[in-house]
Amino acid sequence: MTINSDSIAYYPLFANLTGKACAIVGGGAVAERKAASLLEAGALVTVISPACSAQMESWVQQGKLALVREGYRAGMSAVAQATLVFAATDSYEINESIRLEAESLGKLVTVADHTAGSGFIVPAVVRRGRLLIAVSTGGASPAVAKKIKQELEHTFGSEYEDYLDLLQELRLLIQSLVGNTVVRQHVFKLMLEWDLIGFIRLGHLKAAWKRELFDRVTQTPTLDGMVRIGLWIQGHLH
Ligand SMILES: C[C@@]1(CC(=O)O)C2=NC(=C\c3[nH]c(c(CCC(=O)O)c3CC(=O)O)Cc3[nH]c(c(CC(=O)O)c3CCC(=O)O)/C=C3\N/C(=C\2)[C@@H](CCC(=O)O)[C@]3(C)CC(=O)O)/[C@H]1CCC(=O)O
Ligand SMILES: NC(=O)c1ccc[n+]([C@@H]2O[C@H](COP(=O)([O-])OP(=O)(O)OC[C@H]3O[C@@H](n4cnc5c(N)ncnc54)[C@H](O)[C@@H]3O)[C@@H](O)[C@H]2O)c1
Repeated sequence: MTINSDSIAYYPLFANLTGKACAIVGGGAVAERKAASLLEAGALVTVISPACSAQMESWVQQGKLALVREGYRAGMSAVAQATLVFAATDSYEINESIRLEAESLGKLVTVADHTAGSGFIVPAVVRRGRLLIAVSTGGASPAVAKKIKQELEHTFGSEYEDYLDLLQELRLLIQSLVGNTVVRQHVFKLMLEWDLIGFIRLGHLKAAWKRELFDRVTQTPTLDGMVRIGLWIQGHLH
């Protein structure tokens, strides 16, 4: 059956691949890009390919990547054990055989040269600590996905890493202080009005200041308190 890629309503999700086996068939530029992002996500990556890029060879030397230096054939254990399978050879026919085998084993498989037949596709991403922004064009133009990613990299700079760490701590503190869910949601909303980003950008986020912020929140975890803390932060910016 020919799948029309226009009709695919992709479901976005963030997969936890820590310690999970993933198999990439092929050792070229596409395989290398997929291996890099999988390693960053903590996956256990096995590449199946008679030859692979210099970068992948060096990951193999460093023990970061397992390599099966063979051409793909049905029944390979790396495929059978994989959570995700990447068919990234330069042969449409071989990629299709990989897809069919992986699907018959119930795996999610992506095919480098067959977007509509893929069980998932990989987005362009911006990582800033806990902030993860993923961009997809549904395969219409990966170059545009990359361009949008680069624009987002400017908007969401490295300060978002500290910002989200701080917000997570504040959120946990407020969850422990404010029992009423409705009030808590309002408090979170008001917290977002604080110009913590500006504060972090100026390099003001020091341990002593952070302690004072947490003390102030602990003393007045109320709607009025949040507004006052916002003004106090503003005062530090000028
Ligand atoms: C985002 C990124 C993630 C990653 O790979 O890690 C990614 N491709 C990237 C770059 C890129 N890929 C290509 C170019 C050359 C310019 C161009 O063709 O536009 C560039 C740009 C460059 O290299 O500068 C060529 C290309 N890509 C696909 C095909 C096959 C086809 O179209 O059939 C062809 C050959 C077309 C041909 O030869 O005709 C297919 C896919 N590529 C996807 C992802 C998925 C959809 C993403 C989306 O939803 O938009 C999808 C469907 C499947 C998948 O691979 O998951 C990564 C950017 C990483 C970064 O952020 O830097
Ligand atoms: N999805 C994407 O982002 C994207 C981007 C560019 C190109 N592509 C498509 O993906 C394909 C791969 O692109 P590339 O630039 O990595 O190609 P490449 O030529 O650099 O690499 C192909 C790799 O496949 C390996 N290979 C060939 N036959 C094999 C077999 N039987 N078993 C295992 N490995 C085998 C080769 O050893 C080589 O390492 C291209 O044909 C292109 O159509 C996809």
